[in-house]
Amino acid sequence: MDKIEHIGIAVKNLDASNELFRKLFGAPAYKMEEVLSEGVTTSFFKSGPNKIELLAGTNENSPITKFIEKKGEGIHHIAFAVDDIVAEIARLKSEGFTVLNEVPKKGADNKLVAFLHPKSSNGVLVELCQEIRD
Ligand SMILES: CC[C@@H](C(=O)O)C(=O)SCCNC(=O)CCNC(=O)[C@H](O)C(C)(C)COP(=O)(O)OP(=O)(O)OC[C@H]1O[C@@H](n2cnc3c(N)ncnc32)[C@H](O)[C@@H]1OP(=O)(O)O
Ligand SMILES: [Co+2]
Repeated sequence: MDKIEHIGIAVKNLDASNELFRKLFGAPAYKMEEVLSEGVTTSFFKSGPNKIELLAGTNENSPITKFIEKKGEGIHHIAFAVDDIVAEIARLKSEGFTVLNEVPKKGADNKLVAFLHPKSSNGVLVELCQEIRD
């Protein structure tokens, strides 16, 4: 696993949080994207070399809606950049982690993504991200 690719933060109201984080970072979101398969709308901010992903749920079954119901707003996941997501999924499975989707799926910002169940990683939802190459 390489560097942290982004930190995902669950929010109730994306417009209100976009404004809050604009004030925090002194610059607006550089991108917004809906990911239908995850039931989320997202926005992305830069903080120096780091990337913050805000996520709001778009339906009641969305992982974000369910997370906020249980735990409230806040840090939802940490995403790590990987070179070869298929190899990394196999490696982490063999190390005993529970991989939530063994077939990588399309995430936001031109990435293939996979998740590890937080119960297998000390309560932290881990996302693996591989840049989609043309
Ligand atoms: C925008 C696309 C992409 C990107 O490109 O960056 C994204 O980031 S998408 C982000 C949203 N998508 C996901 O989170 C997909 C992976 N998540 C899941 O599959 C599920 O959320 C889950 C982790 C399997 C939990 O689902 P489920 O079991 O249906 O929900 P429960 O509410 O019953 O939770 C069970 C258990 O797990 C705890 N939990 C849930 N989410 C988290 C979390 N983010 N961090 C830590 N713990 C989490 C939850 O509190 C429950 O615990 P207990 O109450 O102790 O049982
Ligand atoms: Co993410």
